[in-house]
Amino acid sequence: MNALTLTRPDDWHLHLRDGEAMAAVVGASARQMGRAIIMPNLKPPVTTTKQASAYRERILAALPAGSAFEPLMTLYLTDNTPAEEVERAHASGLVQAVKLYPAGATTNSASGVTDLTLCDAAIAAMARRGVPLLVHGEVTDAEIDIFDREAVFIERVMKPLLDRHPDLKVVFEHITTADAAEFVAAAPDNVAATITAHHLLFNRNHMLVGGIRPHYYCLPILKRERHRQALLEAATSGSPRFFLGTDSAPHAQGDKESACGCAGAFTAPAALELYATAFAQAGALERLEGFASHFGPDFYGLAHNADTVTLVREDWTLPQSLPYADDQRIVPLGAGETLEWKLRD
Ligand SMILES: NC(=O)N[C@@H](CC(=O)O)C(=O)O
Ligand SMILES: [Zn+2]
Ligand SMILES: [Zn+2]
Repeated sequence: MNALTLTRPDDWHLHLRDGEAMAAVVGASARQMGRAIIMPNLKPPVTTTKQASAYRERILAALPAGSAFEPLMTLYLTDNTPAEEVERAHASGLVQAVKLYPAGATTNSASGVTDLTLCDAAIAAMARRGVPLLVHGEVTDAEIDIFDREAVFIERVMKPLLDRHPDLKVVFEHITTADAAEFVAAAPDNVAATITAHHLLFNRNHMLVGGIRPHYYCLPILKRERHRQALLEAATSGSPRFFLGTDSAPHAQGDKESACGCAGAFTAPAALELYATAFAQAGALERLEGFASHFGPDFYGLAHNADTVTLVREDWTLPQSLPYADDQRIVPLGAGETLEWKLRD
């Protein structure tokens, strides 16, 4: 196969940041994706419908001329999110979901939830209105090894949450383990998961063998090869419970290449090409369209995009870096590497 045309995909998990940084990266996603679920972990976090609506306006204003890219907004859940805020968000039509960051789990999660039972009223409102809860699924307890934090989260948080709210729509975001893939596959159909391209392509050796490679450092952290294999199997299985979410998470080059480097992989410039590489590896390119373009909108109850994109088999090399905010540079994941699939402009 030398060309693959598919319904335009959407990105169900994307960090755009704000201000100059957002203006530097939004075009990369808008070029590939029809819509994206925009993560609310700004400083300060997007906790109200009013803030989400203002953030959406800033994104729309930063889009390249003529772009039809549609930002789908989210609220950042805190210990104090009132049920009324969920009602307001739902009624606005602009906010599609609410995001759970366990406090301290990842970038800008300090205002996150310390105890999920404090959020029961807000979550009950979400279940009532069919608003999905998007979950960064890692425990933060100091005694839990970083490689075990997702698996432990399933037992300690995810299962009790679904026991309390069996009808809640839940997206287990950026899953990284066989445990999470098995959990989602066996759960009722109000539970789904996003999978990043980097977790489909790389294991922890890519990050740590032959030198420490900070651009592969993201959360949840890359796992063993057997977990990567399980994720690839889930993504290419044809199950509508697994869909595309890049978790493209821009950080300036200097903040990644540092003694205490930030977590996050910037994959937006080659998102679809990276997914195509993974699906081609698994001999499942014909399953890419469902994963990238159909199963996400189906879960969210939205229409599929009306236009298409075409990937062609053509070698191209990812740039070493790209311009970012404040005259800084940003390094895309796979910088300097040659990819076999290219999105046709
Ligand atoms: N994935 C990451 O490593 N980082 C994300 C936050 C997140 O999605 O956990 C970020 O905002 O930088
Ligand atoms: Zn996360
Ligand atoms: Zn993320």
